[in-house]
Amino acid sequence: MQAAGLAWRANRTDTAVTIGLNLLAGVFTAFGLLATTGVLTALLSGGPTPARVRDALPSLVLVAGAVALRAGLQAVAGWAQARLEPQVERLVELRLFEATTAVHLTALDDSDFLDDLQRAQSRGMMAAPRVVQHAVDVLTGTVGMVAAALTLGVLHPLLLPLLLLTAVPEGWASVRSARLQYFTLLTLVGVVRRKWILSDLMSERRHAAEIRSFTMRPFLLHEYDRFAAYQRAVQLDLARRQTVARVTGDVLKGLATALVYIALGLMLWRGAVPLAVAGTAVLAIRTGQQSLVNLVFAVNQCYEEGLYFGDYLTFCDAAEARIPARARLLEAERAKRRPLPDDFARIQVQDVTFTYPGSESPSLRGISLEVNKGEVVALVGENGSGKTTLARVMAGLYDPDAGSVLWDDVSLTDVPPEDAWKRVAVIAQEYTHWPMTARQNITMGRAEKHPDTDEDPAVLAAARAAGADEVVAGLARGYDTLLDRRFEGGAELSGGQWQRLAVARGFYRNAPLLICDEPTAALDARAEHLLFERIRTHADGRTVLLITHRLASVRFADRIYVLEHGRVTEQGDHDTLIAQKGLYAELYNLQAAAYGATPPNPREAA
Ligand SMILES: Nc1ncnc2c1ncn2[C@@H]1O[C@H](COP(=O)(O)OP(=O)(O)OP(=O)(O)O)[C@@H](O)[C@H]1O
Repeated sequence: MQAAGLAWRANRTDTAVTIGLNLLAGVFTAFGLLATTGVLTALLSGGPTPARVRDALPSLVLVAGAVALRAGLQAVAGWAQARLEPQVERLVELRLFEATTAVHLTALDDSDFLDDLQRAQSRGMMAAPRVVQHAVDVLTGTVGMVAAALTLGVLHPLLLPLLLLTAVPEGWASVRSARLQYFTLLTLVGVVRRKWILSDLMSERRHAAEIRSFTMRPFLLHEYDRFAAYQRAVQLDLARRQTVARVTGDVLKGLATALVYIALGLMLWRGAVPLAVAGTAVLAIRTGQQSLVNLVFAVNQCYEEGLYFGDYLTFCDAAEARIPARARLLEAERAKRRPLPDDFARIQVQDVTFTYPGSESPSLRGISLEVNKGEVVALVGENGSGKTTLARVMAGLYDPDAGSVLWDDVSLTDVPPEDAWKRVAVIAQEYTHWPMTARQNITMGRAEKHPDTDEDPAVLAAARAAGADEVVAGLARGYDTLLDRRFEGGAELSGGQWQRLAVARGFYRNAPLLICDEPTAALDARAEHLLFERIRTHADGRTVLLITHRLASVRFADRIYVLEHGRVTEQGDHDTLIAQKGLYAELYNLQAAAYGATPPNPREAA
């Protein structure tokens, strides 16, 4: 049913043609078989051979016509079916990626979700066009079977159950084999995912240097082989059990077929059926059995692919349920809610708590802070203290478990997430090296709003502000250079050059809140100085949330929040915090000491 619905949504005409013509072809199969009785009756009657052949001719013409028509109908149906498959494929791929790109970010931190995603993507998605194809094959097989069965029923009522008897063993064997295969794959999902990750590590260019310099080859190969050996053992066991099922099915089918022919022989011997009818019955049985073989195969395939397709459907349902409901608000519902202000006077984080899925302890514990329009606010703290997590909550990427983030008086969890994302630019600590042109790496899918030319002033301004203009000047095709060596003509950038592009990306997005999460880790001293100067001057009037370990650069911030184990432990401007002689003062003085100025460590002094 799901397959039919999918095919219908993919293309109604092709679906209707496929189903309609297959049914019609079945009618002609039955018609052809019945006409065969006429041919045989004429040929087996008394009289001279030429006369018998002449008598058989009208029925023969009917048989030939039925066969030709059936072949024509099936050819057109096959064409419609072949057209359906790519259309179905497109639908299922779109549905999956629409869900994976919209699910809550926390879903992608959930290992069960990732396992299900892998099953749906690697096997389930592929199964969809196959399910449609096999569903049509089931229909074709059923129609052929019904045609043969009806013919047999018309010829003699006893012949019909005999035909069906031959179906049982093969059907059983096929279904058992498919179930064994499916459940084995199910147990192997985790192993296969680990193998994928390892194969990616061993074959991707970006890991190649590290594998060599850390001499990781034997370790990775050993790990890979460990998983591969387990997978092989499980699959060999599967092959053995499938063979047993298949052989048992074949033996039983052979016995059933022999039984059918013995029964037919007996009926002929006892005169229960005339010779011509027995001849047609043999033909109908063979046609029926052929249809049956096709049908059983198709049902089996349909069942097997259906199990994988079921995984795909279950995953899509689960993924869609993890898209925040507010992301799907209708226009009318949206209009009833208070919108997020385009700009804000104040962002307030109120008592926010957040725990990553599967984590034992919260990463944020009752955090409160505020950011006023036009301020530069800094988050500092040691590794793992929760700075990035807090920035993500403030950017609307994660929803707090408790507490809220308010833009003026509107909570981020009351508006569609895209409304928040559009108003925030993030220069992230970890960013993607997009395999696109330099311009696209700066504009990120927004290019259509700007003329896609070198003269786009916004691109040039953002690049200049980030020092990315110097990077682009060194590229063979300027902004049109593809930044991926895997493609012909692609260029490779250094870590710092990539970071300059990432910074330009943040500046290009004209958002009122700019979040800079360790924006200078890979930058050289001059580029770093330039960037902090820009941030200090509020990056063209934006409000800036700055996360950095370079404490010399946060001195100018309007307010500094110090995080420890997911809590704000100190807050104030630089001078206040230095005077407090807490963690900030300790970290600041440590860095200052490293640069030659050596004020005493306030904690030690204390
Ligand atoms: N995706 C995740 N899933 C589970 N736990 C996570 C995830 N990301 C971060 N954490 C945990 O949350 C805590 C805070 O991490 P976060 O990245 O916010 O720290 P940070 O202050 O930005 O650190 P750094 O200075 O190293 O960038 C850490 O204990 C970390 O292990």
